[in-house]
Amino acid sequence: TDFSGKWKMKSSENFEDLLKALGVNVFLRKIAVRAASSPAVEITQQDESLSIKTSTSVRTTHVSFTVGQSFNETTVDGRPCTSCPKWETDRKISCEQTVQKGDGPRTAWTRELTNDGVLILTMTAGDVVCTRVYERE
Ligand SMILES: C=C1C2=C(C[C@@]1(C)C/C=C/C(C)=C/C(=O)O)C(C)(C)CCC2
Repeated sequence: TDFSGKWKMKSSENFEDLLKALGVNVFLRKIAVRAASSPAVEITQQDESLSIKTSTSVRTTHVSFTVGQSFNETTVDGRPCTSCPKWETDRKISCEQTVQKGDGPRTAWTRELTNDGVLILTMTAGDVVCTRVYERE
């Protein structure tokens, strides 16, 4: 499975509920929802290593990791965490996160490449699941 490419978001659900579950205040939630409504995502993948750049007008995140190896990133609301990406299927990466300090709902993300070439990102905080669907540019 090759996630490489430039991706544009086609749909998003529960994104604000996800931020609310993480305790993000309404002011920052409104900024984040607007900024995250039109992200530019660029993924390069070499074998098991992925580099994902997610650009918005307010904040750009860049993560690089190798599936099977834990790495440091931040939760969607910006808290440092350790992430453990694993292949759930040969087309889906699941990643559990452990925040480095403090507590809060368990967070995780998954990225899946469907048979018709659509990228599905889910982000979880406790029992809230945000689902965002991307198509190649
Ligand atoms: C703009 C964002 C902002 C925040 C998070 C982020 C980065 C949300 C974007 C997420 C995306 C675009 C995810 C994806 O689609 O992969 C905060 C809550 C810290 C508040 C400030 C604005």
